[in-house]
Amino acid sequence: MFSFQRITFVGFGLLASSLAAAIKQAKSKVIIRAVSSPKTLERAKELQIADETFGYEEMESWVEGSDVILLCTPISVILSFLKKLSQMKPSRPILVSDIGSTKAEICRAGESLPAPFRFVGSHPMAGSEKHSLEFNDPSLFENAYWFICPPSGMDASEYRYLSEIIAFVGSTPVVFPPEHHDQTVAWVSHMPQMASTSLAANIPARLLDNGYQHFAGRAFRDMTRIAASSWAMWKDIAETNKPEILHALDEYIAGLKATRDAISNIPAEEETLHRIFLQGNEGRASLFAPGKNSSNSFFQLTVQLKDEPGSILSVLKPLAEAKLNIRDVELMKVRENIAGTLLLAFKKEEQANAARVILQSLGFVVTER
Ligand SMILES: NC(=O)c1ccc[n+]([C@@H]2O[C@H](COP(=O)([O-])OP(=O)(O)OC[C@H]3O[C@@H](n4cnc5c(N)ncnc54)[C@H](O)[C@@H]3O)[C@@H](O)[C@H]2O)c1
Ligand SMILES: O=C(O)C(=O)C[C@]1(C(=O)O)C=C[C@@H](O)C=C1
Repeated sequence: MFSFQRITFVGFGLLASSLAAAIKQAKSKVIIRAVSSPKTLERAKELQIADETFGYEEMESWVEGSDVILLCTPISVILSFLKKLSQMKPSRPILVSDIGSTKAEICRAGESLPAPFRFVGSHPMAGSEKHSLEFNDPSLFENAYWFICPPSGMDASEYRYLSEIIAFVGSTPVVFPPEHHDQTVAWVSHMPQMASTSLAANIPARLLDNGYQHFAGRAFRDMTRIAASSWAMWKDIAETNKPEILHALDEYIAGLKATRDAISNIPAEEETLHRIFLQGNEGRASLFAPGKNSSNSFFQLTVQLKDEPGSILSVLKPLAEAKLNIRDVELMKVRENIAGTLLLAFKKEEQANAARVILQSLGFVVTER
């Protein structure tokens, strides 16, 4: 499964603990070493996702003996650990990598590490607005893309430990130069975060003062999920990818402006708004092209619940008995005296179909979404 023995996670938050939990689940012989604050380390031991624990300051101890060091802190802290590592001389080769969301600055610093360190930058396109090991999820990386940014000329065999981890957690590796990475994710990750944050940050007082934001439907909730993200993480992303994020925001703002202009010219120029909608339909569909970003393409069903105790269980139990793997469950409507609607997501269409047939045979009203 792995050709290395010891991996050291520096920072043990959401992503590091999710990786550790995935490795632990597989009962591999890899020794997981966690470097973090005493409170986090205590919890990691309780959750049985770390074998050895170290304080940040015990650097000599956690560097020595590592086959892989994965830097999993906010970017500014990754940069400061790279600086500290550059002063050290371990007795044997160590692969150093990181999971930071921007790559150019990190790779510049990493590539200057002296031998016997060797550095390769990386970035999994998987995560959440939540943070800390309390939310660890061993399936977080399944079907996600995972960028690898090796120094030019580095042979893939030199970072095979990282490739083994990426394959093991079910991600697809993508090798990109760091600058190309930063330019790309500015559009598909960093700018959308800023757009979501701005949307949630600008709910007008005329709504908030009356509590009208509660009327928001799924659309507003979906668009603002990541507005709950951590400032500690995003501050560093904004600082280390500023020109690219600004460029992407300018392009998005120009698009918003074009939509605004089209609306202001309705009905005379209705066709312009129509064209924007068609482009939007296409842009959205292009995210889910076959084989592309399949992690997002779930097959969803809604099930009307009966208004009685145990009603959620009566939906989930027959599906569990049929060994259908439900990837996401959401209770969509809960109002007094009105039964709720359960949203179920499946990875495969066959599974969603099988679930629909089972539930319909039990008398449930099931709709495909
Ligand atoms: N959350 C995501 O969606 C996501 C996705 C891909 C990559 N990343 C990147 O992964 C990294 C970690 O993200 P996460 O989601 O696991 O965050 P997290 O907040 O869950 O974990 C961060 C860890 O870093 C530690 N840390 C924070 N400040 C520190 C400091 N000053 N000194 C030492 N340790 C410190 C925290 O204690 C914690 O253990 C970031 O670089 C982020 O850019 C995050
Ligand atoms: O919250 C999520 O769903 C994410 O996956 C977060 C997300 C993203 O934009 O996709 C955010 C930043 C990262 O560096 C990688 C992943």
